[in-house]
This record gives sequence, C-alpha cells and structure tokens, in this order.
Amino acid sequence: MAYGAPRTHDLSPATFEKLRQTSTATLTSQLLKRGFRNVFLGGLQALRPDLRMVGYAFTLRYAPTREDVGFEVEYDNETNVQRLAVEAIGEDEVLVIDARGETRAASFGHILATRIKNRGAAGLVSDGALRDTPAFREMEFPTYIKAPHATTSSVVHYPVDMNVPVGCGGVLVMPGDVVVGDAEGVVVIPARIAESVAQDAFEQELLEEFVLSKVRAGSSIKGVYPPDEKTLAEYSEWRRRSGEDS
Ligand SMILES: O=C([O-])CC(=O)C(=O)O
Ligand SMILES: [Mg+2]
Repeated sequence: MAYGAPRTHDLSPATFEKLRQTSTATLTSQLLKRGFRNVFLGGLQALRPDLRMVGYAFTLRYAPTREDVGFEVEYDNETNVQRLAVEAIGEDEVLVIDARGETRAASFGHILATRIKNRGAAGLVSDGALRDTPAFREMEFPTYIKAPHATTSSVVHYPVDMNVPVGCGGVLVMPGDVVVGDAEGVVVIPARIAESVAQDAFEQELLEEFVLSKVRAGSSIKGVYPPDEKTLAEYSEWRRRSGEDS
C-alpha cells in the first residue's frame, strides 16, 4: 500500500489563483483542445456551491464489505485506511474518494472532514454518499458528493487503499492530479499540463467576457462567437483600453 500523495508538479501561486477564478466549463474546453474528453466528474453535487476548490488529489479507494471483511462498528485509527488517510492528507490536497457510485451508506462524515480541513486539505470529493450533510452545508469546506446517506460507511463498503489511481464519477483520478471545483462540479487536470491549461483558460474567459458583452448588447453570434478577425481586433482594442495588457 502506497502512502503519501506523490506530487510531481507544484503549481505557482499565480496558477492557483487563475484556477480559482476560472470555471470548470472553461477548463473542460481547454482540456478538450489538448485531447482530454473525460475529465469532469459525473453526477456530483456541490454541498457548498458558493466556494471554489483548487488542490492536488489525495485518493482513497473503497470496496464492498463482506460479512467477514471490512465491517466495523468502532473504527480503528491504527488500521482503518480511511482513518490513516485522514491523518496523512496534507496541505492543499483534496480527498477524492472512489466509492464506486455507492449511495446505500456514507463514505465520510463531518468530524473526519473537520480534521482534514484542519490539516490544510482543500476539499472533499466522493462519488458516493456522505453523512452529516446538514453540518457540511455549514462548513467552510468545498465538498462534492453524489447523495446524502446517514448510515456509516462500513455497512456497505470499506477503504482498501490510498494514493492509488482511482475512478471517481467515471473519471480517472491519479494522486497528485490537480482538482478544481466550482458550483457546477469538479474537473481533474493532469498536473504536468495544469500551468498551461490555467493560463489559456484565463485568456479564454477574458475573451468570452468581451464576446458576452457584445451578445448582451444585441449582437448576432455570427462573427462574434466564435470571433472572426474583426471581432478579435476589437477585442485587442478593448483589452488595451481596459488595461489588461501591460
Ligand atoms: O462514521 C463515520 O462515517 C464518520 C462520521 O460520522 C464523522 O466523521 O462525523
Ligand atoms: Mg458523524
């Protein structure tokens, strides 16, 4: 069992800030331009849609419980992989739980979430259920789940490994991948391309802001969305005037 998130690429503070400002929709478009089609985690809802999330994936994988394996009433902090993950996760990491879409019991709760938040974690993502969801809605902690369920996890599944490649919401998540969340959901960005994706996404949103202002003002989408050369020239002028170019 591998412990500790292997972080292959550390993002600059500027990139972190850009990712915090760009939407997951824009990020999926930039990833698609680079050939990545399956990067948005399907079927998840934000419990705190008002918060943005940016961090590195720390993964946790669950498997179904059997009558003789995995079921615990009192969790053992020395051996239970979920509990070991809680005390291993680090600063700026997002706990990504592969719960196989299982929603007949929780995969995490709010006391454990409070602990990982205090360890500096940047958020929590599970493609299964969570318990204590009323408390999660009060916590300043970005959290994404498939559904609420009050029953504790080991009734249907148990944690078997951490920091291994997992599937979450139908998407591959590698430890150390960059994970970004907004009100729409969660997107995973391979760490080695995250800087360039962030830069191009930021540029795309500036251009879209200009395009939207024209469409709002009554312009047709023809020649505007996507922009032709005339619109791009107007955009350059608009950027110069709004002081975006230094
Ligand atoms: O039993 C659990 O699944 C954990 C729990 O409720 C919590 O962390 O508050
Ligand atoms: Mg609880």
